[in-house]
Amino acid sequence: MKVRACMYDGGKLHIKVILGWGNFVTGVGASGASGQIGYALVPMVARGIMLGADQPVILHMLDIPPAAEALNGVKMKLVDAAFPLLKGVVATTDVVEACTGVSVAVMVGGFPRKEGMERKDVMSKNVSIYKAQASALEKYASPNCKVLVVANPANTNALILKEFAPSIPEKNITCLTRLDHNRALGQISERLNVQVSGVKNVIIWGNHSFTQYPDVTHATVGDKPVPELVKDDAWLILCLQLVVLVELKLVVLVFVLEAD
Ligand SMILES: NC(=O)c1ccc[n+]([C@@H]2O[C@H](COP(=O)([O-])OP(=O)(O)OC[C@H]3O[C@@H](n4cnc5c(N)ncnc54)[C@H](O)[C@@H]3O)[C@@H](O)[C@H]2O)c1
Ligand SMILES: O=C(O)C[C@H](O)C(=O)O
Repeated sequence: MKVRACMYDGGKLHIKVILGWGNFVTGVGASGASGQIGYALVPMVARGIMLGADQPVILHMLDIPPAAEALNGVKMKLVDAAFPLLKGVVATTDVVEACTGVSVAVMVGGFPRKEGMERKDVMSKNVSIYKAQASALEKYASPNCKVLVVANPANTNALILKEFAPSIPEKNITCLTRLDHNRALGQISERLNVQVSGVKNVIIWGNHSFTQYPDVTHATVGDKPVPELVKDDAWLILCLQLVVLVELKLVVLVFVLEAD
């Protein structure tokens, strides 16, 4: 329980008490909600994993008309699950309806890259989507809306969003760019048979694209350097190149690693 506001008024003390921030229902917008990530994400939001176990939410799910039926299916699943924190579900293909009143927006909707494409190759398609969605957030979302961009190229889309939703504070807009770091941690933890949480100081230089350079020079497990523990420069090079080459989905390296 928290005291949110306190006011003295001619002998009476008015105290506004809230339980966490759970007295207020937060509108959470999720674009691309019937896609692979969206379908996994919305139940997590409804369960309180994103905003906390005392935060009721109304989910506003947006997708495009060809996905309307699938989106409605996602809504039915959410209703079936009877999440106690879920106070309402809007499933819509109308960007204005999706953005109206939301205080958190998770932007997953977009054109995913196909085999052989780089993330910048989907930029032209996703730029126009992001302009339209940013304008709707600018006009209809809560003025202090927090925005998380997932759709690629995530950092460029976040920049577009910032440009086209100028009244949303810049510090409220961010994007997911940790994936390559986590990927490298995962490869090293598998190789050394240690917990991911034990792998420290891996660095990813560059962008979430073909320009990235995973660097384990300073990486450690316990107090030991990773290169010393792996004792196999060829594996390190291949493994880290694999992280980079996921960019181009050149999975042929998987076979090289398995054959090694
Ligand atoms: N930043 C990261 O770490 C990261 C990680 C994985 C995937 N991604 C990106 O996330 C995005 C989604 O990936 P996915 O695997 O769920 O793809 P997906 O194709 O399964 O889902 C995308 C969804 O977006 C919808 N969509 C397309 N245009 C839309 C629009 N204008 N408005 C609203 N919805 C729209 C599609 O109908 C679909 O339901 C892709 O751009 C992918 O590259 C980012
Ligand atoms: O490959 C993609 O474009 C999706 C995501 O960014 C990834 O790296 O898996």
